[in-house]
Amino acid sequence: MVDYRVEDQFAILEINNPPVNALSLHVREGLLNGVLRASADNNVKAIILIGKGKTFPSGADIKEFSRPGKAPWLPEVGHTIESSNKPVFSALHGTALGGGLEIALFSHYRIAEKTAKVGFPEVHLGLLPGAEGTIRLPRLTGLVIAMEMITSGRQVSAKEALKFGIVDKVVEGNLLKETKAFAKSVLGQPLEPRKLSLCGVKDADQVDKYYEAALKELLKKYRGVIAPVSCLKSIRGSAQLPYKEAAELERTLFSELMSGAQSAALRYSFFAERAASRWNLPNGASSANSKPLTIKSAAVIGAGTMGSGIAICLIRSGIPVILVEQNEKMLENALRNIGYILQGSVKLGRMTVDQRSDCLRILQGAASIEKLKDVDIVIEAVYENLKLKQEIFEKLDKICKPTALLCSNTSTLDIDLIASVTSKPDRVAGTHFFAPAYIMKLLENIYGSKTSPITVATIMDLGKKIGKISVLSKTCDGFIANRMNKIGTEAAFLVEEGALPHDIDQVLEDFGMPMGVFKVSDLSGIDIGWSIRQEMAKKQGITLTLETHYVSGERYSSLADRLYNLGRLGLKTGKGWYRYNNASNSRKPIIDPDVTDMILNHCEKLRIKRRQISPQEIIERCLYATVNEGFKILEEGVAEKPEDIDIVWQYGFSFPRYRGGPMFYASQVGLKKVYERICYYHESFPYSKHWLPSDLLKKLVSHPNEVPINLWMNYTNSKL
Ligand SMILES: CCCCCCCC/C=C\C=C\CC(=O)SCCNC(=O)CCNC(=O)[C@H](O)C(C)(C)COP(=O)(O)OP(=O)(O)OC[C@H]1O[C@@H](n2cnc3c(N)ncnc32)[C@H](O)[C@@H]1OP(=O)(O)O
Repeated sequence: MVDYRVEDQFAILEINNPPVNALSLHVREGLLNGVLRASADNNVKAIILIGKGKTFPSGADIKEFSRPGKAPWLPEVGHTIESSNKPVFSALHGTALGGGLEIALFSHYRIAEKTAKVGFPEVHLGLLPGAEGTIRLPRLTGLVIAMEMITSGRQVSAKEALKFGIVDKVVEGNLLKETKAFAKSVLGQPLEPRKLSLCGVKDADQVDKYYEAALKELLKKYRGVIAPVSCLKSIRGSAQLPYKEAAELERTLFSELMSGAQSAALRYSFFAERAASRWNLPNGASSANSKPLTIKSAAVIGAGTMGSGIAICLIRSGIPVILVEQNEKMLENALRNIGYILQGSVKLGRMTVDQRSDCLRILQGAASIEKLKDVDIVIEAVYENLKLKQEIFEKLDKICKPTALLCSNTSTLDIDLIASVTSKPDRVAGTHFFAPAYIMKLLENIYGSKTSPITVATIMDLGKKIGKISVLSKTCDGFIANRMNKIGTEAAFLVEEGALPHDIDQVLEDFGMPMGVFKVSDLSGIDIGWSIRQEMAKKQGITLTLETHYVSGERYSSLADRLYNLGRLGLKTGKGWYRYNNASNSRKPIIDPDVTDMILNHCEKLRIKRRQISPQEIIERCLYATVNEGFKILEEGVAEKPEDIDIVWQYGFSFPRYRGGPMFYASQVGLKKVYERICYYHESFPYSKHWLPSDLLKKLVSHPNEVPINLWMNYTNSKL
């Protein structure tokens, strides 16, 4: 794992632990033994630490964090490096991150290849740099930069690292050769000034001021998240305490974080995100054995908000797009609007003026689908109506080349029904983007019973190419995301039973959701849900009234319909579940006593006896109903693994990453407890079929060994 050789009186310790040269036990042993061996070798003048393959170590081995670790620990390896009698040079390329950067900071000199990046991403894993990174970085950069880098986890370029004093030289060309050349230029110089444990923090006298300012920012930006504050405390320690005591404080804070629930969830999320990109179909095809097609051109049908957003995602990645809209005026507006959105990106520094021009150059509008005969993929994004979509796909089937993929941005409709009107159902799939499509990271890809592995491989690959996190779902009503989301339904019932919208929003926000469900509803528009409910009623041949309490034997809440009838459509009308001060253009929701009156009236009319509802019940009702549906989704093979579900929730519904996702959250609460509460709610609310307990969950609780491993967490020891 660490190859040792001597060349030109340099001991070269080449770290070889693909793919990212993580500092696993054998690497730590190899480094420790290598440095001791080189230090004792009279033929060696200096030691060079370098990574084989694409990178210097990108951190500690995160997989080791879930099992009892073994010495030598990284700080021990580090101190052996620093106390060597020979100068140690770290030669950085790729991504020198976390423990990797710490190893470099124990070295006496650091040389970086021009494209290298360095950083401390531990905060994203709910940790802090635990091998004295929080004590050493401020000694090089000063407190402000160290606080910013460590609490944000930001990776900085070699050039920036040089400016900050993190590296001593940036080189081009052969890194080892350049490192040797640099080493020769400093050989013989005293090592003591190069040992960071012997240096002070330059701006230590300012620490209280910097700490308070940074803390204020962090508490605003990362509400409820523990690690950034611990990072800050440890950096403060680096300035206030003697080195050894600061290192002890860091160790204590690191251990607290490591044993906590947030880090467990964040480490799980790291692997879950990568696992979601791997897929297996029931027919044996998988991401490992299926090759994607190359997409060189695309068309998007429908130039509304979704269609325009999807077009932006594609052109930003250099894929030429024909945007189709029957209505010329709408098309014109959409093209202009896309220009404005990209202008906004330029203003925010996310793209250059030239990049914006390049994007617009590869975007063209068309008023008919006749022009799509040569494109590699078509993404239809018209409104949610099966008949309309089928008409479009029937036409596309005749016009497009036989190899073209035909995809729908439907958020609920059965892909098999859409594919059934084409002669090539193997080429049909769902590509469900989330609004706003050019911002939201999730792409929910859907396969039907006839979708081919090549089609699946291509849409999954396309998602990656356009910067999305792709998750695969089998077709069903609502797929993973919308089928599983029971929060809105239960929240409305809770309001009928005694809670108020702002109570529920507060509890959900305290849990970590960025916005409560009623605020989200106001933002997206009360009319959206209303049309969906009307459409559903039409399909079932029923009429919804303001007194409707059951639909086909299922409990129904007409509270939102009352808002619709009152013209309270949400933010856009200045009133919805909340009131908004439109005069001042404020988006701040204000609690409205009229809504409370409306709710009380509604309950009186329906003779619902209101009661006190606890925050605990709100969380359980909103989340456990969702989790129960998640298990049904797994049972039916709609989602292949719980990680896929959790990633959908993190990126589609902004579920707090530090809670892992609803399935991981359930595992942390304990599946037995969750199951018992689901059974209790099923007894209490027999007219809500989402409380009917999942068989898979029941089996996991009673006979966990009989459940295939992919149906439960690969990356965590879940509590049963
Ligand atoms: C007595 C007790 C004393 C205890 C003392 C303890 C002292 C502790 C000391 C030190 C602690 C240090 C903390 C750390 O260093 S935490 C790790 C910090 N580093 C990171 O977070 C980096 C994570 N990785 C990445 O950001 C990316 O992987 C990157 C390196 C940028 C490469 O990206 P890319 O090229 O896109 O590749 P992938 O992300 O797909 O990764 C490829 C596979 O490698 C796996 N991987 C990546 N990093 C790690 C890692 N650090 N550990 C283990 N595995 C890693 C990744 O999962 C991919 O594999 P797979 O697809 O199978 O999941």
